[in-house]
Amino acid sequence: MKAAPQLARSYPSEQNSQGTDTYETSRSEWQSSSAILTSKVVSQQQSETLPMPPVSVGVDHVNCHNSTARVSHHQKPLTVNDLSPTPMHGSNLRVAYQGVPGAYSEAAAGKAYPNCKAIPCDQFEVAFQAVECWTADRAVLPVENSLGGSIHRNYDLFLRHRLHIVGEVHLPIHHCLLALPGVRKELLTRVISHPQGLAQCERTLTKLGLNVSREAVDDTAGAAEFIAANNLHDTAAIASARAAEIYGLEILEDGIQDDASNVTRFVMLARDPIVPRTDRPFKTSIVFAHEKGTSVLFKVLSALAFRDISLTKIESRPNHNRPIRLVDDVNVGTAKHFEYMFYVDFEASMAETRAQNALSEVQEFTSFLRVLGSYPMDMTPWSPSSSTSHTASS
Ligand SMILES: O=C(O)C(=O)Cc1ccccc1
Repeated sequence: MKAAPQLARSYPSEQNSQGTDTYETSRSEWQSSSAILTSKVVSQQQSETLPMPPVSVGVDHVNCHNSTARVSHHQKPLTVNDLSPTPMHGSNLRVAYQGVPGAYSEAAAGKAYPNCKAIPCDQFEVAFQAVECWTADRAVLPVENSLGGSIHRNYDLFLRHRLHIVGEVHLPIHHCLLALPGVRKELLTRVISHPQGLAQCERTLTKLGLNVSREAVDDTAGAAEFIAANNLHDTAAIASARAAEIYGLEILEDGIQDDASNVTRFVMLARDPIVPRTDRPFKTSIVFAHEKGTSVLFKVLSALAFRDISLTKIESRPNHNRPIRLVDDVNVGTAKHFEYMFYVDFEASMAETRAQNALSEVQEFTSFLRVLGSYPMDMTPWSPSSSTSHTASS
């Protein structure tokens, strides 16, 4: 028998380094604060605290320290080359997200941290690295959508990095069809968006009678920016009304998601876990693998069910360390088993004995177990995206 895991003890007894991880829901105070940070500004900031030569920066950064600056659409998202450790100035949290201003992830960052400075990154990998090297304090990551389902490749990122989930936020998604001013729907040959944007509007696009190809790009607002930057008259983007405003596009159709109650769940990640509590609803996310054995998944889920712990989500992903297990049987041949990582979210805090006991038991059946985070559940009142005549369900 393996030693009981000391999962609860791995949490710090104090607040995390910024002491700011209380999940807030007030939206009104939040403003996007992502204008251009030039290499000169980066150098100045570094020379204020670091006795080393300024790090050279190849492209424009986004200003994550100037809360009064307006959004510029010439700014470039952070790339992997821009990741140099920068000191924290001021009390505002710097939140990295994938995409450009106007992306839903930026809105999620603002909902989760009303006073934050949102930092656009060109890839999720960069957003994670930005937190790891202190260029940002949090990363925000979409993991699932009520219509489009799980964003699978984002699950794989959890294991490639050592960040902790410190919160979740549910964001109603209201998609618009955007094009250059004066473009008529009938002339469109192409619609571009994030794969989730395309998936969430698939039926409505058909219903609108558009004769268009669908093309996936990295983020919804990036699609809008691309159309504006390249003056594309035959292409429309599926993105937010805010993206239309930022990139000077027109809204051809408003509310084109296939169902009005279209919601995306985002998680927030930090370098340190938060202290789990019991005075409000908490969720815990774990990931585990098992080598072989009978009914392992059933046993794991029973360990939760017997303690009245509700499961809110289960996802399986290929186990990249060992994608396939071959079992030779001299008489019959070779069985090929695909190996999985299971991601499970359940409604309990790691501060609760029942959750600690459940995970002690889970460790008995699994070859690998990691707690990704124990964090407050998003309990904000339900406010779905407003319905329009174009939603397929109407
Ligand atoms: O591309 C974006 O704007 C994102 O933040 C990802 C996304 C795409 C579609 C719905 C929700 C989130």
